[in-house]
Amino acid sequence: MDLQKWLMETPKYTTFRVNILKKNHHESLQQYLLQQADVFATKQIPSFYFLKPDCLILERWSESVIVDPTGKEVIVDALCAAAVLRGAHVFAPGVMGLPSSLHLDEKVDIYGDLEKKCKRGLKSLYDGKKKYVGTGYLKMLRSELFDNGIKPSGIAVHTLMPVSRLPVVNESVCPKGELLLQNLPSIVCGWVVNAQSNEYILDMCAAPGNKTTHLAEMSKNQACITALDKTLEKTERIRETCQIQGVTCVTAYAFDATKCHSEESLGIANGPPFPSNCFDKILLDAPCSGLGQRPQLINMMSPKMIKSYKFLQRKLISEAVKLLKVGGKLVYSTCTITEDENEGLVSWVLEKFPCLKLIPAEPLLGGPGLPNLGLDDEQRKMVQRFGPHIDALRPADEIYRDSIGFFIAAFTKTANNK
Ligand SMILES: C[S@@+](CC[C@H](N)C(=O)[O-])C[C@H]1O[C@@H](n2cnc3c(N)ncnc32)[C@H](O)[C@@H]1O
Repeated sequence: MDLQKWLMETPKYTTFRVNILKKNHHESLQQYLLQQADVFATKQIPSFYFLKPDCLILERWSESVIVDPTGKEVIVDALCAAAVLRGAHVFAPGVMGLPSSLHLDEKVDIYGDLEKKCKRGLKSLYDGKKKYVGTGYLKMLRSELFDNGIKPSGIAVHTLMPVSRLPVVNESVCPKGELLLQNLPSIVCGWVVNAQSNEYILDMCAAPGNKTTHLAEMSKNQACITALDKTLEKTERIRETCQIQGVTCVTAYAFDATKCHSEESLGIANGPPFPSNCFDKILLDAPCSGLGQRPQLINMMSPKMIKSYKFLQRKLISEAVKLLKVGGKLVYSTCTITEDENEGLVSWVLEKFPCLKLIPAEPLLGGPGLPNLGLDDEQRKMVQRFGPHIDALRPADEIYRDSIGFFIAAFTKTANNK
């Protein structure tokens, strides 16, 4: 399948990570879907099932459920439109324009601005390139969205049905902290780290803490996890996620992870920087160009910007190599599709650090790495690339091919690198 076309399409599933530290009330999800089914006058709710105890898959409404467009248009920005396609409501900052004739609770059509040309506050019909993404009920009027000095927040359009037919659902259908919306490859990334109790684990780029909390939950809240991100605001997000999920084994610090190693360090308990060879496992979920996100209705990133990430990733992984114990495991991941940031980065690491050995990033659920990028077939089989392609080397199941573009590699350290 054509990669660009795939990136523009919406995945067919919604995935939740299930918090195994809490009792799960997934019957609340069923109740919610039954209520929605009443609204759509159908008896059939979308199927949902557990792929693993910590991973719940929710499918789409059947094609017999039809919500007709109304002809009344609300324009939202492209990011907001993509979120609607994945089953979100429209939040006020994403609204670009709507006519003044609309009234509260009126049924409206949601359109995404595909050119980033719509001026905030537009009243007339938008004549730029736009895409119909769903139908919903208007919950805010122009005055609440665009009046001078207003910083709008909250739900502006209550989405009824996106054109993708994914259920409009979020974590709030179950008691707090039981479910977390998370893309399937991100959940697989946690499985690859496979956190165990009493392990010392570093999550180098952790905010908002979605993978950090997964690791904590896998370890039954008994690993010793250090989470870093670069600003205080971001580390606050990690703490909030931990608090919501009931996770207590994580300590978060605002710190530049490109500088988190120092021989003068007094040890993990004193916070960053850390000494050599001190972590059993390290997750580097790297800052990246993010080009694997789906659906991508528009992308304004310049080629220069895209090319810049590999340098930051190299700095971060070089730091990780020093901090990893001999025999420890380093997991590297990105949510992008570029060669430089994925197979290219692995190939660079293997050349630069003879003390690192590529190991299978098990469980191997995505496809293999791409050919002709410095990895031989054995090495390609050890990494995971999530995308639409079917590679005979290791064909991935449909559910793993229909999520976002993602990459995972795992290494172990065979000798001290000093
Ligand atoms: C892909 S996101 C991490 C997502 C996170 N692992 C999760 O699953 O919730 C990458 C993160 O790297 C952080 N970051 C970028 N440069 C950094 C640096 N030099 N040190 C620490 N964190 C950094 C960004 O702030 C961002 O939060």
